[in-house]
Amino acid sequence: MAATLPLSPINQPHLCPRSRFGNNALTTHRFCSPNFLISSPCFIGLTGMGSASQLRARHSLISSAVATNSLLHDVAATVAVLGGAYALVLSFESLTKRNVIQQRLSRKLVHILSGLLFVLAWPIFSGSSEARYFAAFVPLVNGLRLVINGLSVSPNSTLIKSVTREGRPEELLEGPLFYVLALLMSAVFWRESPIGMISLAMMCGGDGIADIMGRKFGSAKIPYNPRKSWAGSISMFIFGFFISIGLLYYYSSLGYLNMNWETTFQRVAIVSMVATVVESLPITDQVDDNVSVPLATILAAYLCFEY
Ligand SMILES: Nc1ccn([C@@H]2O[C@H](COP(=O)(O)OP(=O)(O)OP(=O)(O)O)[C@@H](O)[C@H]2O)c(=O)n1
Ligand SMILES: C/C(=C\CO)CCC[C@H](C)CCC[C@H](C)CCCC(C)C
Repeated sequence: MAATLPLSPINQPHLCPRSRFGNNALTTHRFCSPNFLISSPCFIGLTGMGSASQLRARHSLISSAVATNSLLHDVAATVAVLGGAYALVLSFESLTKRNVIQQRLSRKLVHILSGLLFVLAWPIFSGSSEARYFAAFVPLVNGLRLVINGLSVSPNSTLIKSVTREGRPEELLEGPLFYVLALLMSAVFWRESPIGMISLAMMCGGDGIADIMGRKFGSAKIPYNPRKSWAGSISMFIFGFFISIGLLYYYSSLGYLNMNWETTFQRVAIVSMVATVVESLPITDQVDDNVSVPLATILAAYLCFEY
């Protein structure tokens, strides 16, 4: 597929046929690349650019230049985000080691910030259709890092200090590993769909805040699950909802999404409620929250925004 130039979508948008999300809940903007413009018949007619074979030669030259440009752009973006991930974990390990924050709070803040910073970083990747796979490479590498350290004899103490509950290496193969797999899955939905970003908003923002608020203010427990509280669940709904709306607005303002805001608020509220109810269920011993919350959110968001 011919790559498109990694141009800012703001000055290149043009409406495309109805998006696959059907009911105008959103219309995805496509971005014309110069590649597209020079091969259009009107451009050829206007400029009299020579014979068809000359034009084809020129077109393939420009296409390969555009593809190379996008490749270099995405490699640089991948390296930058990988560096950001490493720096984030290292920073919280330092804060924990110096007893600035407790290990449990460090884990929760890494849980909240990693995913949200990851989804906010997606616009630095190119406009090519392969860009999402470069972005997905970041959680993939971090997942391999978790597996290697979770299985290894001499695990990386930095990672363990900042992302485990009790400092056991095998903990890396539980919540944290499921977490990065959820990030990888969300990256595949990418910037043109609300589904992946809402999933991260609920898992990182909503579930993360639920833990902090629930531990602090969670005296009134949920009847069907005494390990969870009304304060935690209400916090998850509220923060998950507003972080989701914030991400949808962010990607709309950058031209990647064109949401029908009359219906989007209700749809996001429904999805947030579904995610919050699933998180409150007494199933944590069977299914990690980092599996149940993103999967429930993706299913609910697909149903709400698809039909
Ligand atoms: N709806 C919620 C969610 C969490 N909590 C509080 O936060 C703690 C941890 O919540 P949980 O989501 O189970 O976090 P874990 O996944 O166990 O913690 P971690 O992410 O560190 O693995 C719970 O024991 C509870 O005190 C709460 O009160 N209400
Ligand atoms: C403690 C965690 C989950 C348990 O509920 C989070 C683990 C986080 C990983 C160790 C690191 C993940 C990094 C992201 C894939 C990329 C973040 C990039 C961003 C720019 C910082």
